[in-house]
Amino acid sequence: MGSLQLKSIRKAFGNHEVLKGIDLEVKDGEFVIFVGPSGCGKSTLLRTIAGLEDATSGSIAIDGQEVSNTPPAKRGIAMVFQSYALYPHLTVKDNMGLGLKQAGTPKDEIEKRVAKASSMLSLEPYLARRPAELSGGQRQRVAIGRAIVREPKLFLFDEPLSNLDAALRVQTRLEIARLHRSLKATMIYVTHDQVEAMTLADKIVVLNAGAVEQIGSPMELYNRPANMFVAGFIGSPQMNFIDATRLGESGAKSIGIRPEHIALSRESGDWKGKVIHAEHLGADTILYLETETTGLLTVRLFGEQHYHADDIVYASPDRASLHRFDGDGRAIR
Ligand SMILES: Nc1ncnc2c1ncn2[C@@H]1O[C@H](COP(=O)(O)OP(=O)(O)OP(=O)(O)O)[C@@H](O)[C@H]1O
Repeated sequence: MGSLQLKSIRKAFGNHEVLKGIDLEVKDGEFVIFVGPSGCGKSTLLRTIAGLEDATSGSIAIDGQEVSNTPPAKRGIAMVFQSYALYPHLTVKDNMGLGLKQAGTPKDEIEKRVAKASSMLSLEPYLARRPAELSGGQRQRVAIGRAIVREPKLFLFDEPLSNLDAALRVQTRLEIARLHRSLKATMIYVTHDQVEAMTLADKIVVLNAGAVEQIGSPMELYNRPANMFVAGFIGSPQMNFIDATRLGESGAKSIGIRPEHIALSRESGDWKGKVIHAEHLGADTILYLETETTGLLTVRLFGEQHYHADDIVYASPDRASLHRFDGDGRAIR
C-alpha cells in the first residue's frame, strides 16, 4: 500500500512562501510527476513529503496515517536523488544493502532483496565494484536499487536522470517505466523534462510559483489545459497564442493553437506569411513563420519538408483544435 494525501501544505523559508497551500491525492500504485518552471517549489514539495523539510502548516498522510511529525526514516519512503548519493568506499552490493543493515534486517533477507533488485536492474555484474568504477547510468541504477530493497510504500525521485546524457536518459526512463509496472509501487517524481513527464506519469501536477495550476493525465493536460500557463508549459514546441481580435473571434481574449495543428501550403490558405527559420529534424520539420494576421507562428510538420527561410507560405489552423482563453487566461469550454 502507498497512498498519499496532502492537505493545504504551506512552506516558507523566512518570509518567502515557497508552497502556497498544496492539495493532492495520490492513489496506491500511481506514478505522479511534478513539473513546473525552475524555482516553483517542486523539490521543496518532494522534500516535505519525505520529511527532509517541515511544512509550515498543512497535513501529510501516508495510507491514511498523519506523518507530519514522523521522522523521514519512519515514513516508509525511499528517495532517489539526482546526485546518486552513494558511499564511495562501499561496493555496489554494500551500498544497496546498507539501509537494511542499519535497520537491523537479517543478513539472509538483505542478500535476498539485493539479489532480486540487482537482477531487476541488470546490476549483477557490478556488485563487487565501487561507485567510481561505474558509469553515471550504472550509478543511478544502484541508487534506484538501494531504494527498491527497502520495499518502501512510496518512491520519491528528484530529477533522477538529469545528470545522464540523452541516450542514457531514454534508456533509464524506460527502465523506470518497466520498474513501475513490475513493482506496482507508488512513485512521485520531479522533473523539468516534458518528455519524461508525458511518458512516465499517470498523473502530472503542474506547479507554478508554489501553487497547483492543474492536475491531470498527460493527455488531459495536452488536450484540455485549464489555463494559458498549462497550455504553454505542456507541449513542445510551445503552443502559439494569438490575440483573439486579430482572428475576429469574439468571446475570447486569446486563441491557442498547437504547432502540430497548423497545415501549410505554398498555394493557398488562411494566413499568408514568410518562413523566418526552418529546423529540419528528420522525423519532424519545425517552421517559424511571420504572418500578417497572427504575427510569429510556430508550425510543426510531420517528416521531411522542403520549406526554407524566406519561402512565402499559407498557414491554415485546424479549427476543431483551437483553444480559447478569457482575459484571466482561463480556458473557455
Ligand atoms: N533551504 C532553503 N532556504 C531558502 N530558500 C530555499 C531553500 N530551498 C529552496 N528555497 C527556495 O524555494 C524556492 C523553490 O525551490 P525548489 O528547489 O523547490 O524549486 P524547484 O521547482 O525544484 O526548482 P528547480 O527546477 O530549479 O530545481 C526557490 O525560490 C528557492 O530559492
